Amino acid sequence: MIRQRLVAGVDSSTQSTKVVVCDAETGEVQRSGRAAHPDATEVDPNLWWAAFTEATSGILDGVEAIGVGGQQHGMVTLDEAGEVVRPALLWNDTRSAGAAEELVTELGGPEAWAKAVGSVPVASFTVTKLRWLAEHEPANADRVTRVVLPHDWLTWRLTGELVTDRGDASGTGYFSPAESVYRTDILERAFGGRSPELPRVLGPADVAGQTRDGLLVSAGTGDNMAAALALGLGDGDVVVSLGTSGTVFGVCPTPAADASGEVAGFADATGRFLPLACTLNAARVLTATAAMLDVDLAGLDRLALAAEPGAGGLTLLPYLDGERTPNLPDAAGSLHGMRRSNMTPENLARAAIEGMLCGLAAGLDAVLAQGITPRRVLLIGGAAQSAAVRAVAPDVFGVPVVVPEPAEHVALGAARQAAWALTPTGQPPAWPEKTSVVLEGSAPGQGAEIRQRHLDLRALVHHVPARVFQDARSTNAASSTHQSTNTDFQSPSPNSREDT
Ligand SMILES: Nc1ncnc2c1ncn2[C@@H]1O[C@H](COP(=O)(O)OP(=O)(O)O)[C@@H](O)[C@H]1O
Ligand SMILES: O=C(CO)[C@@H](O)[C@H](O)COP(=O)(O)O
Repeated sequence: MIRQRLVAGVDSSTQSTKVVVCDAETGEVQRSGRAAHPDATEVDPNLWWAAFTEATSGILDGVEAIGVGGQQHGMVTLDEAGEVVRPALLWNDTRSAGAAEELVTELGGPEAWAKAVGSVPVASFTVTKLRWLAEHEPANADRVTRVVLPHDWLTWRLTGELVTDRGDASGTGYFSPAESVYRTDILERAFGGRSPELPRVLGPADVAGQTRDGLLVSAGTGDNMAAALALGLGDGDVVVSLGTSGTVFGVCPTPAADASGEVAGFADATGRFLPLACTLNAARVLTATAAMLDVDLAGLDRLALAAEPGAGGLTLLPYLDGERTPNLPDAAGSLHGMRRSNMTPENLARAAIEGMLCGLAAGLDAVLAQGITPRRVLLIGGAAQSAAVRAVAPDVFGVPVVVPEPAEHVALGAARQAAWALTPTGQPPAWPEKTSVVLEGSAPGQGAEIRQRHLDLRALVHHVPARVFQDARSTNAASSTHQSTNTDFQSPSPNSREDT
Protein backbone atom coordinates (compact mmCIF):
# COMPACT_ATOMS: atom_id res chain seq x y z
CA MET A 1 0.00 0.00 0.00
CA ILE A 2 1.30 3.50 -0.85
CA ARG A 3 1.73 5.62 2.28
CA GLN A 4 -0.27 8.86 2.25
CA ARG A 5 2.01 11.88 2.62
CA LEU A 6 0.59 14.85 4.49
CA VAL A 7 1.35 18.57 4.33
CA ALA A 8 -0.12 21.47 6.32
CA GLY A 9 -0.93 25.04 5.35
CA VAL A 10 -1.57 28.01 7.64
CA ASP A 11 -3.50 31.23 7.03
CA SER A 12 -2.58 33.74 9.71
CA SER A 13 -5.00 36.41 8.55
CA THR A 14 -6.52 39.49 10.11
CA GLN A 15 -9.34 37.88 12.06
CA SER A 16 -8.03 34.35 12.71
CA THR A 17 -5.54 31.57 12.12
CA LYS A 18 -6.81 28.72 9.93
CA VAL A 19 -4.91 25.49 9.35
CA VAL A 20 -5.53 22.66 6.89
CA VAL A 21 -3.78 19.30 6.70
CA CYS A 22 -3.88 17.90 3.16
CA ASP A 23 -2.89 14.90 1.12
CA ALA A 24 0.34 16.03 -0.57
CA GLU A 25 -0.60 14.32 -3.87
CA THR A 26 -4.19 15.51 -4.27
CA GLY A 27 -4.68 18.46 -1.92
CA GLU A 28 -7.68 16.72 -0.29
CA VAL A 29 -8.20 18.21 3.17
CA GLN A 30 -7.88 15.61 5.92
CA ARG A 31 -8.05 17.78 9.05
CA SER A 32 -8.42 21.44 9.94
CA GLY A 33 -8.23 23.83 12.88
CA ARG A 34 -8.77 27.51 13.65
CA ALA A 35 -8.36 30.10 16.40
CA ALA A 36 -9.39 33.76 16.64
CA HIS A 37 -7.15 36.86 16.62
CA PRO A 38 -7.88 40.06 18.56
CA ASP A 39 -10.01 42.68 16.78
CA ALA A 40 -7.41 45.45 16.57
CA THR A 41 -5.11 47.13 14.06
CA GLU A 42 -2.06 46.66 16.29
CA VAL A 43 -1.44 43.20 17.67
CA ASP A 44 1.30 41.52 19.70
CA PRO A 45 2.70 38.84 17.33
CA ASN A 46 2.89 36.45 20.29
CA LEU A 47 -0.92 36.29 20.08
CA TRP A 48 -0.59 34.95 16.50
CA TRP A 49 1.77 32.30 17.85
CA ALA A 50 -0.80 31.42 20.54
CA ALA A 51 -3.50 31.18 17.84
CA PHE A 52 -1.18 29.04 15.66
CA THR A 53 -0.54 26.71 18.61
CA GLU A 54 -4.27 26.41 19.34
CA ALA A 55 -5.25 25.91 15.68
CA THR A 56 -2.61 23.21 15.08
CA SER A 57 -3.21 21.41 18.36
CA GLY A 58 -3.60 17.67 17.74
CA ILE A 59 -3.76 17.87 13.93
CA LEU A 60 -0.11 17.77 12.83
CA ASP A 61 0.52 14.05 13.48
CA GLY A 62 2.17 12.51 10.43
CA VAL A 63 2.59 15.87 8.66
CA GLU A 64 5.91 16.14 6.77
CA ALA A 65 5.91 19.77 5.67
CA ILE A 66 4.17 23.03 6.56
CA GLY A 67 3.85 26.46 4.91
CA VAL A 68 2.60 29.76 6.33
CA GLY A 69 0.48 32.30 4.46
CA GLY A 70 -0.10 35.56 6.32
CA GLN A 71 -1.82 38.93 6.15
CA GLN A 72 0.43 41.23 4.10
CA HIS A 73 2.34 44.40 5.05
CA GLY A 74 2.22 44.18 8.90
CA MET A 75 5.28 45.75 10.56
CA VAL A 76 6.90 43.33 13.02
CA THR A 77 9.95 44.88 14.70
CA LEU A 78 12.52 42.81 16.60
CA ASP A 79 15.31 43.87 18.96
CA GLU A 80 18.84 42.54 19.39
CA ALA A 81 17.57 39.64 21.51
CA GLY A 82 14.89 38.70 18.97
CA GLU A 83 12.07 40.08 21.14
CA VAL A 84 9.19 42.03 19.61
CA VAL A 85 9.83 45.78 20.13
CA ARG A 86 6.16 46.88 20.03
CA PRO A 87 2.85 45.40 18.83
CA ALA A 88 2.79 44.90 15.06
CA LEU A 89 1.00 47.58 13.05
CA LEU A 90 -1.32 45.81 10.60
CA TRP A 91 -2.18 46.50 6.96
CA ASN A 92 -5.46 48.16 8.01
CA ASP A 93 -3.89 50.58 10.49
CA THR A 94 -4.09 54.02 8.88
CA ARG A 95 -1.95 56.06 11.30
CA SER A 96 0.94 56.21 8.82
CA ALA A 97 -1.12 57.96 6.10
CA GLY A 98 0.81 61.22 6.66
CA ALA A 99 4.13 59.35 6.48
CA ALA A 100 3.00 57.81 3.19
CA GLU A 101 2.34 61.25 1.72
CA GLU A 102 5.74 62.52 2.88
CA LEU A 103 7.55 59.53 1.42
CA VAL A 104 5.77 59.76 -1.94
CA THR A 105 6.88 63.37 -2.25
CA GLU A 106 10.43 62.72 -1.00
CA LEU A 107 11.15 60.01 -3.56
CA GLY A 108 9.97 62.18 -6.45
CA GLY A 109 6.25 61.39 -6.71
CA PRO A 110 4.04 58.41 -7.56
CA GLU A 111 5.80 57.60 -10.86
CA ALA A 112 9.15 57.28 -9.11
CA TRP A 113 7.67 54.85 -6.57
CA ALA A 114 5.85 52.76 -9.18
CA LYS A 115 9.11 52.49 -11.12
CA ALA A 116 11.21 51.63 -8.04
CA VAL A 117 9.01 49.10 -6.23
CA GLY A 118 5.95 48.53 -8.45
CA SER A 119 3.57 50.31 -6.04
CA VAL A 120 2.79 53.76 -4.70
CA PRO A 121 2.78 53.34 -0.92
CA VAL A 122 -0.27 54.16 1.19
CA ALA A 123 -0.70 53.66 4.94
CA SER A 124 -0.90 49.86 4.53
CA PHE A 125 2.69 49.48 3.33
CA THR A 126 5.42 48.51 5.82
CA VAL A 127 7.72 51.32 4.68
CA THR A 128 5.23 53.99 5.77
CA LYS A 129 4.78 52.32 9.17
CA LEU A 130 8.55 52.39 9.69
CA ARG A 131 8.62 56.11 8.93
CA TRP A 132 5.78 56.60 11.42
CA LEU A 133 7.73 54.64 14.05
CA ALA A 134 10.89 56.67 13.47
CA GLU A 135 8.94 59.91 13.84
CA HIS A 136 6.57 59.04 16.68
CA GLU A 137 8.37 56.44 18.79
CA PRO A 138 12.11 57.18 18.36
CA ALA A 139 13.08 55.14 21.45
CA ASN A 140 11.34 52.07 20.02
CA ALA A 141 12.81 52.76 16.57
CA ASP A 142 16.32 52.83 18.08
CA ARG A 143 15.82 49.31 19.49
CA VAL A 144 14.83 47.81 16.12
CA THR A 145 17.51 45.54 14.63
CA ARG A 146 15.28 43.49 12.27
CA VAL A 147 12.01 44.12 10.46
CA VAL A 148 9.85 41.24 9.22
CA LEU A 149 6.29 40.57 8.04
CA PRO A 150 3.68 38.49 9.91
CA HIS A 151 4.32 35.31 7.89
CA ASP A 152 8.11 35.79 8.17
CA TRP A 153 7.82 36.05 11.94
CA LEU A 154 5.82 32.83 12.21
CA THR A 155 8.30 31.03 9.92
CA TRP A 156 11.10 32.35 12.13
CA ARG A 157 9.33 31.03 15.25
CA LEU A 158 9.03 27.64 13.53
CA THR A 159 12.57 27.40 12.12
CA GLY A 160 14.82 30.05 13.67
CA GLU A 161 15.52 31.27 10.10
CA LEU A 162 14.93 34.87 9.04
CA VAL A 163 13.43 34.34 5.57
CA THR A 164 10.61 35.56 3.34
CA ASP A 165 9.47 35.21 -0.29
CA ARG A 166 9.03 37.58 -3.25
CA GLY A 167 5.26 37.74 -2.80
CA ASP A 168 5.18 39.05 0.73
CA ALA A 169 8.39 41.13 0.31
CA SER A 170 6.67 42.97 -2.55
CA GLY A 171 4.20 44.50 -0.08
CA THR A 172 6.87 46.21 2.02
CA GLY A 173 7.56 49.19 -0.25
CA TYR A 174 11.31 48.50 -0.07
CA PHE A 175 11.53 45.50 -2.39
CA SER A 176 11.48 45.65 -6.18
CA PRO A 177 9.39 42.78 -7.58
CA ALA A 178 10.70 43.45 -11.10
CA GLU A 179 14.37 43.23 -10.05
CA SER A 180 13.82 40.86 -7.11
CA VAL A 181 16.06 42.96 -4.83
CA TYR A 182 15.58 44.94 -1.64
CA ARG A 183 15.78 48.70 -2.05
CA THR A 184 17.63 49.35 1.21
CA ASP A 185 18.19 52.92 0.02
CA ILE A 186 14.42 53.45 0.31
CA LEU A 187 14.27 51.72 3.68
CA GLU A 188 17.11 53.93 4.97
CA ARG A 189 15.38 57.06 3.72
CA ALA A 190 12.18 56.03 5.52
CA PHE A 191 13.79 54.85 8.74
CA GLY A 192 16.03 57.70 9.85
CA GLY A 193 19.03 56.78 7.75
CA ARG A 194 19.53 53.15 8.71
CA SER A 195 18.44 49.81 7.34
CA PRO A 196 17.61 47.09 9.88
CA GLU A 197 18.34 43.46 8.96
CA LEU A 198 15.78 42.03 6.52
CA PRO A 199 14.74 38.42 5.88
CA ARG A 200 16.49 36.54 3.08
CA VAL A 201 14.21 36.17 0.03
CA LEU A 202 13.65 32.51 -0.88
CA GLY A 203 12.51 31.06 -4.20
CA PRO A 204 9.01 29.56 -4.68
CA ALA A 205 9.91 25.92 -3.86
CA ASP A 206 12.76 26.62 -1.42
CA VAL A 207 12.92 25.18 2.07
CA ALA A 208 13.05 27.71 4.92
CA GLY A 209 14.20 25.18 7.52
CA GLN A 210 12.81 22.60 9.90
CA THR A 211 10.71 22.72 13.04
CA ARG A 212 11.94 21.15 16.30
CA ASP A 213 9.73 18.16 15.47
CA GLY A 214 11.44 17.76 12.09
CA LEU A 215 8.71 19.19 9.82
CA LEU A 216 10.08 20.81 6.69
CA VAL A 217 8.95 24.46 6.45
CA SER A 218 8.45 26.14 3.06
CA ALA A 219 9.09 29.81 2.30
CA GLY A 220 5.51 30.88 3.04
CA THR A 221 3.99 33.96 1.39
CA GLY A 222 1.38 36.72 1.66
CA ASP A 223 -2.22 35.61 1.99
CA ASN A 224 -3.33 36.84 -1.43
CA MET A 225 -0.37 35.10 -3.12
CA ALA A 226 -1.21 31.90 -1.25
CA ALA A 227 -4.83 32.07 -2.43
CA ALA A 228 -3.61 32.54 -6.02
CA LEU A 229 -1.42 29.45 -5.63
CA ALA A 230 -4.33 27.41 -4.28
CA LEU A 231 -6.54 28.40 -7.21
CA GLY A 232 -3.83 27.83 -9.82
CA LEU A 233 -4.77 31.05 -11.63
CA GLY A 234 -4.53 31.07 -15.41
CA ASP A 235 -4.93 33.72 -18.12
CA GLY A 236 -8.06 35.81 -17.62
CA ASP A 237 -8.74 34.52 -14.08
CA VAL A 238 -9.35 37.36 -11.67
CA VAL A 239 -9.94 36.71 -7.98
CA VAL A 240 -12.18 38.85 -5.80
CA SER A 241 -11.57 37.98 -2.14
CA LEU A 242 -14.08 39.19 0.45
CA GLY A 243 -12.37 38.84 3.83
CA THR A 244 -11.57 41.66 6.23
CA SER A 245 -9.94 43.25 3.20
CA GLY A 246 -11.52 43.19 -0.20
CA THR A 247 -8.92 42.29 -2.80
CA VAL A 248 -8.94 41.94 -6.57
CA PHE A 249 -5.99 40.27 -8.30
CA GLY A 250 -4.78 38.24 -11.23
CA VAL A 251 -1.45 36.65 -12.16
CA CYS A 252 0.73 38.05 -14.99
CA PRO A 253 4.11 37.25 -16.55
CA THR A 254 5.24 40.90 -16.36
CA PRO A 255 5.36 43.36 -13.44
CA ALA A 256 2.79 46.13 -12.98
CA ALA A 257 3.76 49.72 -12.18
CA ASP A 258 0.58 51.77 -11.76
CA ALA A 259 1.44 55.36 -10.87
CA SER A 260 -2.22 56.10 -10.07
CA GLY A 261 -1.69 53.92 -6.98
CA GLU A 262 -4.93 51.98 -7.48
CA VAL A 263 -3.09 48.77 -8.35
CA ALA A 264 -0.17 47.46 -6.31
CA GLY A 265 2.38 45.67 -8.48
CA PHE A 266 3.08 42.68 -6.23
CA ALA A 267 4.97 39.46 -7.02
CA ASP A 268 3.20 36.09 -6.75
CA ALA A 269 4.36 32.84 -5.13
CA THR A 270 5.37 31.09 -8.36
CA GLY A 271 7.89 33.50 -9.89
CA ARG A 272 5.32 35.62 -11.71
CA PHE A 273 3.53 38.88 -10.77
CA LEU A 274 0.28 39.68 -9.01
CA PRO A 275 -1.33 43.08 -9.70
CA LEU A 276 -3.76 43.73 -6.84
CA ALA A 277 -6.27 46.35 -5.72
CA CYS A 278 -7.31 46.34 -2.06
CA THR A 279 -10.14 47.93 -0.09
CA LEU A 280 -10.27 48.21 3.69
CA ASN A 281 -14.01 47.54 3.74
CA ALA A 282 -15.36 44.14 2.78
CA ALA A 283 -16.87 41.41 5.00
CA ARG A 284 -17.07 43.68 8.04
CA VAL A 285 -19.38 46.08 6.19
CA LEU A 286 -21.86 43.22 6.25
CA THR A 287 -21.31 42.32 9.91
CA ALA A 288 -21.62 46.00 10.91
CA THR A 289 -24.83 46.42 8.89
CA ALA A 290 -26.27 43.19 10.30
CA ALA A 291 -25.49 44.39 13.84
CA MET A 292 -27.14 47.74 13.13
CA LEU A 293 -30.25 45.99 11.81
CA ASP A 294 -30.16 43.54 14.73
CA VAL A 295 -30.04 40.45 12.51
CA ASP A 296 -27.47 37.72 11.90
CA LEU A 297 -25.71 37.30 8.54
CA ALA A 298 -28.42 34.96 7.23
CA GLY A 299 -30.98 37.59 8.24
CA LEU A 300 -29.01 40.26 6.38
CA ASP A 301 -29.11 38.06 3.26
CA ARG A 302 -32.88 37.60 3.60
CA LEU A 303 -33.43 41.34 3.91
CA ALA A 304 -31.13 42.21 1.01
CA LEU A 305 -32.72 39.63 -1.27
CA ALA A 306 -36.17 40.99 -0.46
CA ALA A 307 -35.19 44.44 -1.79
CA GLU A 308 -35.11 45.42 -5.46
CA PRO A 309 -31.73 45.86 -7.22
CA GLY A 310 -30.62 49.44 -6.58
CA ALA A 311 -31.96 49.42 -2.99
CA GLY A 312 -34.76 51.82 -3.88
CA GLY A 313 -32.19 54.54 -4.60
CA LEU A 314 -30.08 54.18 -1.42
CA THR A 315 -26.34 54.29 -2.03
CA LEU A 316 -23.82 53.37 0.66
CA LEU A 317 -20.18 54.37 0.40
CA PRO A 318 -18.95 51.86 2.98
CA TYR A 319 -15.75 53.56 4.13
CA LEU A 320 -16.33 52.40 7.70
CA ASP A 321 -12.62 51.88 8.44
CA GLY A 322 -11.35 54.72 6.23
CA GLU A 323 -10.39 53.52 2.73
CA ARG A 324 -7.30 52.49 0.83
CA THR A 325 -8.60 52.32 -2.76
CA PRO A 326 -9.46 55.12 -3.33
CA ASN A 327 -6.84 56.44 -0.89
CA LEU A 328 -9.08 58.09 1.75
CA PRO A 329 -7.58 56.98 5.07
CA ASP A 330 -9.67 59.40 7.14
CA ALA A 331 -12.97 58.90 5.33
CA ALA A 332 -16.15 57.71 7.01
CA GLY A 333 -19.05 55.99 5.28
CA SER A 334 -21.99 57.86 3.72
CA LEU A 335 -25.56 56.82 3.04
CA HIS A 336 -27.15 58.83 0.25
CA GLY A 337 -30.53 59.06 -1.50
CA MET A 338 -32.78 58.58 1.53
CA ARG A 339 -36.49 59.17 1.14
CA ARG A 340 -39.36 58.32 3.46
CA SER A 341 -40.41 55.67 0.95
CA ASN A 342 -37.06 53.84 0.71
CA MET A 343 -35.80 53.85 4.32
CA THR A 344 -36.41 50.18 4.99
CA PRO A 345 -34.19 47.51 6.56
CA GLU A 346 -34.37 45.63 3.24
CA ASN A 347 -32.99 48.55 1.25
CA LEU A 348 -30.29 49.28 3.81
CA ALA A 349 -29.16 45.63 3.73
CA ARG A 350 -29.09 45.70 -0.07
CA ALA A 351 -27.24 49.04 -0.16
CA ALA A 352 -24.55 47.57 2.12
CA ILE A 353 -23.97 44.64 -0.21
CA GLU A 354 -24.09 46.77 -3.36
CA GLY A 355 -21.78 49.39 -1.80
CA MET A 356 -19.20 46.83 -0.72
CA LEU A 357 -19.23 45.16 -4.14
CA CYS A 358 -19.04 48.48 -6.02
CA GLY A 359 -15.81 49.25 -4.13
CA LEU A 360 -14.41 45.94 -5.36
CA ALA A 361 -15.77 46.52 -8.87
CA ALA A 362 -13.78 49.76 -9.07
CA GLY A 363 -10.72 47.72 -8.07
CA LEU A 364 -11.61 45.20 -10.76
CA ASP A 365 -11.66 47.97 -13.40
CA ALA A 366 -8.21 49.08 -12.23
CA VAL A 367 -6.72 45.56 -12.29
CA LEU A 368 -8.18 44.87 -15.75
CA ALA A 369 -6.65 48.14 -16.95
CA GLN A 370 -3.26 46.49 -16.31
CA GLY A 371 -3.89 44.38 -19.40
CA ILE A 372 -5.88 41.40 -18.13
CA THR A 373 -8.77 40.30 -20.35
CA PRO A 374 -11.22 38.79 -17.89
CA ARG A 375 -12.54 35.29 -18.50
CA ARG A 376 -14.16 34.98 -15.11
CA VAL A 377 -14.11 36.35 -11.58
CA LEU A 378 -13.44 33.79 -8.84
CA LEU A 379 -15.20 34.87 -5.66
CA ILE A 380 -13.54 33.70 -2.42
CA GLY A 381 -13.18 34.73 1.26
CA GLY A 382 -15.68 34.53 4.12
CA ALA A 383 -18.33 36.84 2.60
CA ALA A 384 -18.40 34.83 -0.66
CA GLN A 385 -20.68 32.51 1.34
CA SER A 386 -23.38 35.19 1.47
CA ALA A 387 -26.39 34.37 -0.75
CA ALA A 388 -27.06 38.06 -1.34
CA VAL A 389 -23.43 38.73 -2.33
CA ARG A 390 -23.68 35.86 -4.81
CA ALA A 391 -26.90 37.28 -6.25
CA VAL A 392 -25.57 40.83 -6.66
CA ALA A 393 -21.92 40.24 -7.66
CA PRO A 394 -22.38 39.20 -11.33
CA ASP A 395 -24.41 42.32 -12.15
CA VAL A 396 -22.06 44.69 -10.38
CA PHE A 397 -18.89 43.06 -11.78
CA GLY A 398 -20.28 42.61 -15.29
CA VAL A 399 -18.49 39.29 -15.91
CA PRO A 400 -19.34 35.65 -15.12
CA VAL A 401 -18.65 34.95 -11.46
CA VAL A 402 -17.44 31.58 -10.25
CA VAL A 403 -17.63 30.54 -6.60
CA PRO A 404 -15.15 27.72 -5.92
CA GLU A 405 -16.18 25.03 -3.47
CA PRO A 406 -15.99 26.58 0.03
CA ALA A 407 -12.42 26.19 1.30
CA GLU A 408 -9.71 28.02 3.18
CA HIS A 409 -7.88 29.02 0.00
CA VAL A 410 -4.99 30.83 1.70
CA ALA A 411 -4.25 27.86 3.96
CA LEU A 412 -4.62 25.52 0.97
CA GLY A 413 -2.15 27.58 -1.07
CA ALA A 414 0.34 27.49 1.81
CA ALA A 415 -0.10 23.70 1.99
CA ARG A 416 0.45 23.44 -1.75
CA GLN A 417 3.67 25.41 -1.38
CA ALA A 418 4.74 23.02 1.41
CA ALA A 419 4.06 20.05 -0.90
CA TRP A 420 6.10 21.77 -3.62
CA ALA A 421 9.05 22.28 -1.24
CA LEU A 422 8.77 18.64 -0.15
CA THR A 423 9.15 17.40 -3.74
CA PRO A 424 10.77 20.25 -5.66
CA THR A 425 9.89 20.35 -9.36
CA GLY A 426 9.50 23.13 -11.91
CA GLN A 427 5.81 23.59 -11.14
CA PRO A 428 3.63 23.37 -8.02
CA PRO A 429 2.02 19.93 -7.53
CA ALA A 430 -0.94 19.50 -9.89
CA TRP A 431 -3.79 19.29 -7.43
CA PRO A 432 -7.08 18.70 -9.25
CA GLU A 433 -9.37 21.73 -9.60
CA LYS A 434 -12.45 21.56 -7.37
CA THR A 435 -16.07 21.95 -8.38
CA SER A 436 -17.36 25.49 -8.50
CA VAL A 437 -20.69 27.19 -9.00
CA VAL A 438 -20.97 29.66 -11.88
CA LEU A 439 -23.29 32.62 -11.31
CA GLU A 440 -24.57 35.10 -13.81
CA GLY A 441 -26.57 38.22 -13.21
CA SER A 442 -30.25 38.89 -13.30
CA ALA A 443 -30.27 42.65 -13.84
CA PRO A 444 -27.21 43.76 -15.82
CA GLY A 445 -28.68 47.14 -16.76
CA GLN A 446 -29.31 47.86 -13.12
CA GLY A 447 -25.78 46.68 -12.30
CA ALA A 448 -24.45 49.46 -14.53
CA GLU A 449 -26.79 51.99 -12.92
CA ILE A 450 -25.70 50.96 -9.41
CA ARG A 451 -22.03 51.28 -10.42
CA GLN A 452 -22.58 54.73 -11.87
CA ARG A 453 -24.40 55.96 -8.76
CA HIS A 454 -21.52 54.72 -6.60
CA LEU A 455 -18.92 56.44 -8.82
CA ASP A 456 -20.95 59.68 -8.82
CA LEU A 457 -21.29 59.65 -5.04
CA ARG A 458 -17.54 59.09 -4.59
CA ALA A 459 -16.93 62.10 -6.80
CA LEU A 460 -19.49 64.21 -4.95
CA VAL A 461 -18.47 63.41 -1.37
CA HIS A 462 -14.75 62.68 -1.70
CA HIS A 463 -13.80 64.48 -4.93
CA VAL A 464 -12.48 61.25 -6.45
CA PRO A 465 -12.21 62.11 -10.19
CA ALA A 466 -15.62 61.48 -11.80
CA ARG A 467 -15.87 58.59 -14.27
CA VAL A 468 -18.46 57.27 -16.67
CA PHE A 469 -18.97 53.57 -16.08
CA GLN A 470 -18.46 51.33 -19.14
CA ASP A 471 -20.09 47.92 -18.91
CA ALA A 472 -17.66 45.60 -20.71
CA ARG A 473 -20.18 42.76 -20.79
CA SER A 474 -21.84 41.51 -23.95
CA THR A 475 -25.55 42.17 -24.47
CA ASN A 476 -26.38 38.61 -23.36
CA ALA A 477 -28.66 39.96 -20.68
CA ALA A 478 -31.55 38.40 -18.78
CA SER A 479 -30.43 35.58 -16.53
CA SER A 480 -30.95 34.04 -13.14
CA THR A 481 -29.01 32.00 -10.61
CA HIS A 482 -30.38 28.43 -10.88
CA GLN A 483 -28.14 25.38 -11.09
CA SER A 484 -27.36 23.63 -14.39
CA THR A 485 -24.52 21.50 -15.72
CA ASN A 486 -23.30 23.54 -18.68
CA THR A 487 -19.51 23.86 -18.38
CA ASP A 488 -18.64 26.31 -21.15
CA PHE A 489 -17.27 29.59 -19.74
CA GLN A 490 -16.91 31.27 -23.11
CA SER A 491 -20.59 31.12 -24.05
CA PRO A 492 -22.23 31.15 -20.68
CA SER A 493 -25.70 29.75 -20.15
CA PRO A 494 -28.09 32.25 -18.61
CA ASN A 495 -28.09 30.20 -15.41
CA SER A 496 -25.67 29.47 -12.63
CA ARG A 497 -24.18 26.01 -12.80
CA GLU A 498 -21.75 23.47 -11.44
CA ASP A 499 -18.32 23.61 -13.02
CA THR A 500 -14.99 21.94 -12.50
N1 LIG B 1 -22.34 33.85 5.12
C1 LIG B 1 -21.62 34.95 5.32
N2 LIG B 1 -22.10 36.15 4.94
C2 LIG B 1 -21.37 37.28 5.12
N3 LIG B 1 -20.15 37.30 5.67
C3 LIG B 1 -19.63 36.15 6.09
C4 LIG B 1 -20.32 34.91 5.94
N4 LIG B 1 -19.54 33.93 6.44
C5 LIG B 1 -18.40 34.54 6.90
N5 LIG B 1 -18.46 35.87 6.69
C6 LIG B 1 -17.47 36.90 7.08
O1 LIG B 1 -16.21 36.62 6.54
C7 LIG B 1 -15.20 37.22 7.36
C8 LIG B 1 -14.06 36.24 7.53
O2 LIG B 1 -13.56 35.94 6.26
P1 LIG B 1 -12.04 35.56 6.04
O3 LIG B 1 -11.85 35.43 4.57
O4 LIG B 1 -11.72 34.39 6.90
O5 LIG B 1 -11.35 36.88 6.61
P2 LIG B 1 -9.83 37.19 6.99
O6 LIG B 1 -8.99 36.33 6.06
O7 LIG B 1 -9.67 38.64 6.71
O8 LIG B 1 -9.62 36.89 8.43
C9 LIG B 1 -15.86 37.57 8.68
O9 LIG B 1 -15.96 38.99 8.77
C10 LIG B 1 -17.22 36.91 8.59
O10 LIG B 1 -18.23 37.65 9.25
O1 LIG C 1 -3.34 44.44 2.62
C1 LIG C 1 -3.78 43.49 2.00
C2 LIG C 1 -3.36 43.27 0.60
O2 LIG C 1 -2.53 44.25 0.08
C3 LIG C 1 -4.76 42.57 2.66
O3 LIG C 1 -5.35 41.71 1.73
C4 LIG C 1 -4.11 41.81 3.77
O4 LIG C 1 -3.22 40.85 3.21
C5 LIG C 1 -5.10 41.20 4.74
O5 LIG C 1 -5.91 40.20 4.20
P1 LIG C 1 -7.17 39.52 4.94
O6 LIG C 1 -6.74 39.19 6.33
O7 LIG C 1 -8.29 40.47 4.87
O8 LIG C 1 -7.45 38.28 4.14
